Amino acid sequence: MTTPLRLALIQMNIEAGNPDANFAKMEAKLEAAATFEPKPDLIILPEMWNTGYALTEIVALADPDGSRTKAVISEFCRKHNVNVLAGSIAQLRGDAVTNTIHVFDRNGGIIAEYSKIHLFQLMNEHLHLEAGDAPGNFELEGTSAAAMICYDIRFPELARKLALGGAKILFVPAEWPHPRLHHWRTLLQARAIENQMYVVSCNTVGESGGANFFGHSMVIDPWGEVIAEASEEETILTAEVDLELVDEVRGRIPVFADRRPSIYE
Ligand SMILES: O=C(O)CCC(=O)C(=O)O
Repeated sequence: MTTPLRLALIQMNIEAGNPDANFAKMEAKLEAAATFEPKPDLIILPEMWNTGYALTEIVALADPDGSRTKAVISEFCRKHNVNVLAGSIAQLRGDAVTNTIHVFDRNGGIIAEYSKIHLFQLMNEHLHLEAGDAPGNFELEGTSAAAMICYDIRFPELARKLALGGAKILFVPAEWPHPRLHHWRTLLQARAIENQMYVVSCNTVGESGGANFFGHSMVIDPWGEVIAEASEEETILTAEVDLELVDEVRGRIPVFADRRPSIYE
């Protein structure tokens, strides 16, 4: 991967239950991000951007095997020579729906797939979605990266597993609503600080399906400093990250060398 890595996070409103409208908006935003100078290396989308939280109709609305998403985003990646972490989509597999991220490389190939492991009972996800069962480590142009989705950030043991699996940058597509901005910020910063890695979170914004989402997508460095943060409007947030900082921070406070897993694992 090139250093620095240029990121573009698409913080968009999602129309719950209207995949056609969401595809049209997502495609327009991707095209807009591709015109930025300097051009992004990786574009990131929020959680469940195709359907929003229309969970009672989710089987009818979900993308069968992700085929529509794969066709549209593969072509976009090839056309613009850019990587895309396609947030997550509601994906139909057989009779079940998963909340799944696909990562596309510059040739439009799918290099990783991750399905949300922890389903959020407060929004009834457990009644309508099937949980994933594999951690989301992947390699992107030579850099070890990982993904989790929204509620997953409340589980530090998953973030630590991803870091132990080599991740230097963690991507977090989300639909995280008001009023828990304090939790969002604190948990994201904590995952960055304790694992000494970049955390890149892309939230949705505005009213959707009866809930209000505050945006505040952010890029946090391995010291826990917020280096870019969006407002509460639709926007495309850009940031450049220097992945060498991860090794520098890990060298300065050797948390990984100082672990005592025989005591607490
Ligand atoms: O954990 C939270 O407070 C929000 C989680 C959430 O909205 C989700 O996972 O979709």
